Amino acid sequence: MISLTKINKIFSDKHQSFHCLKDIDLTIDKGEFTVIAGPSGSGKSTLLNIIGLLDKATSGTYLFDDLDVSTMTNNALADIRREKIGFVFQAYNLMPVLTALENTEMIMEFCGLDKKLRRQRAMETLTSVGLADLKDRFPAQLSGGQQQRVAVARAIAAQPLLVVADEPTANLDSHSAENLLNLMVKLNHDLGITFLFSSHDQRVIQRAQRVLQLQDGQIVSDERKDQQPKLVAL
Ligand SMILES: Nc1ncnc2c1ncn2[C@@H]1O[C@H](COP(=O)(O)OP(=O)(O)OP(=O)(O)O)[C@@H](O)[C@H]1O
Repeated sequence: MISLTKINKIFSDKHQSFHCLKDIDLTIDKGEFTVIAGPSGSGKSTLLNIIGLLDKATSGTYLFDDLDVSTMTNNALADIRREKIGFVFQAYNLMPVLTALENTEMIMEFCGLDKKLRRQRAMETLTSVGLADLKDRFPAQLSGGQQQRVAVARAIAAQPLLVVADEPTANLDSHSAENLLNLMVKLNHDLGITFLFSSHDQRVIQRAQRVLQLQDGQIVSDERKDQQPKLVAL
């Protein structure tokens, strides 16, 4: 589903340039549950941004869902992003003036889904993340873990092919982090959604099916565990 060939990313301005990603070759199949680990500054977010079509590589080829996205216009990329990719960021980026339910509906509205179907899907998704009772609360009335779950509900409600999450557990206590991981493992298992995370968090790394280690912009190890991603009893 994802195929990167000789992907390079160079950040440059008038004064200097920095070679951030170096000849990355990587394929990820549909339904994989993968974590990109590595020290701060190794290029994890940059690689996620390229894979999530939020940024473009300086050189190399990227096939996403059999389409060559390396040569597409920004508008065409935005369409693919909206229809096929869900995002969960560290700062949850919820709209403060919208309720949990309305935040969950938001992406589907961009996708042009019928209002009734949108509402029904949003309710089902909020229920699956355990927030049905809190659907009418605004983000400021929710805890960090609950906001994070709304962000996940929003990312998955449109049933994307891929969910990209940058350090999804960074601001969560242990219980909320385990809950969130259980939820993602379940969605991966039940709906076959492909998950790709960046994380330093051992709790996340231990649950993944595949762990890529990035160092100085290069993949230095690619470990596939002979297991399904794990659900942990709480
Ligand atoms: N827009 C930019 N312009 C210049 N340099 C950048 C830019 N974005 C990232 N970098 C540099 O690229 C390198 C990799 O950054 P990136 O954010 O991908 O690392 P990371 O592995 O995600 O780090 P962290 O774990 O701290 O979030 C860093 O040295 C960073 O300073």
